Amino acid sequence: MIRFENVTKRYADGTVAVDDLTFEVAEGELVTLVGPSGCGKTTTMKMVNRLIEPTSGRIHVDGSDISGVDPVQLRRRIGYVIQQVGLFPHKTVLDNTATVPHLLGTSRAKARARAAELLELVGLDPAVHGGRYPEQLSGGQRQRVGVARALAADPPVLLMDEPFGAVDPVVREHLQNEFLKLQSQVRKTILFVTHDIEEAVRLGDRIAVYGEGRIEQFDAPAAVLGAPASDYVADFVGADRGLKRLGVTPIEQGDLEQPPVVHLDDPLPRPLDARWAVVLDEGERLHGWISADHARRGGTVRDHARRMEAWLPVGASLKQAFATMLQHDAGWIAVIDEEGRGDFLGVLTPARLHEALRRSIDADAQSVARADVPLESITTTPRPTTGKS
Ligand SMILES: Nc1ncnc2c1ncn2[C@@H]1O[C@H](COP(=O)(O)OP(=O)(O)OP(=O)(O)O)[C@@H](O)[C@H]1O
Repeated sequence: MIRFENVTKRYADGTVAVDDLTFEVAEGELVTLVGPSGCGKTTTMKMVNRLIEPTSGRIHVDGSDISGVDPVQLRRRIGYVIQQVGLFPHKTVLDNTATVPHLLGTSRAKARARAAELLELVGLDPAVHGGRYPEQLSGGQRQRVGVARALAADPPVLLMDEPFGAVDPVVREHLQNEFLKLQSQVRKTILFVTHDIEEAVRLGDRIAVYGEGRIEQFDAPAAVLGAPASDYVADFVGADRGLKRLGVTPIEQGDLEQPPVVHLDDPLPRPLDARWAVVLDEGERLHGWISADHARRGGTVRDHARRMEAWLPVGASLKQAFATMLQHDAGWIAVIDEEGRGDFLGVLTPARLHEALRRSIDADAQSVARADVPLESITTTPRPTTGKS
């Protein structure tokens, strides 16, 4: 969808901001560009909507070489979100969001109706916030309006330059999660600039780690964290990359233990050859758990079972699993098949969580060792997107 071919940008004073860049962003993919200040991320992004012209090389968007496309036409297909959101101060939130579609010829009523839908989509209530002016919003709310406004013209491509940079870490994480949910619905092709490796890892289907003007590694977050391509990348992602990796490694069925299982209507007493058993309802869905002590009493399992709050769908990250264990002070968490009927699949224990992390680090280390190919060929082969949500 977006393709860079040997793109170089040399500014008038001789600064080479971007040096012979080749990479591709697939349709519906979110690629984060991450790196220290001044490494060329913003320059890369601004060349896509022709705010900056490359010195050499070609950029294709949706199959066309953009050097032959009128910049105004081009920008209609490319939404742009920046840190200083740039809302019109004298227009209400609703009118700010409706401006571009209205300019593009949509009737005012239709544009406003669509704007209201988009505000809802980014988590703002149009009835409450729609009539306010930008200065009457919090920083986080203004960023949301910025995202809604960029989506208003329904562009297939979005460029986002540190869009959540100006808000505090808690609001930021919240916005990131909301944004991932939104992206799972709208599936835009997105180039996202950040200097924050945590943000890059959380949001990107793939990450481009920049050194000075060049991409040092271009790969899925788990691969960048698990097998940094160079000392530079290892330094940049940090010594705690094992921890960061928890956030991008999903729970798989093979990671789960199968404890004894009983059903709500089973009669007691019943000896258990473990300290506890998982309790399921008639439909094989998770109800909770029962201790071996309680299972020795009379009645049925229903009389003594405890509800289980610590559970996650399979595919959730190991980090979520860890957080859920801590939050509920639980020695294990139940894992269910949320996509299907909510069937119970097994439990994840701390030991299994550790094994899962090891497995994922080893798998990547091996695949990198086997793949004896130059970096350039890796950077130009898009992987299937990971389908985050
Ligand atoms: N108009 C310009 N003229 C000359 N040099 C420039 C110009 N714009 C950017 N540069 C230089 O090009 C390099 C890359 O800048 P760019 O803004 O793309 O970096 P960045 O990675 O986005 O940085 P940051 O994270 O600080 O925004 C820097 O050395 C910068 O000083």
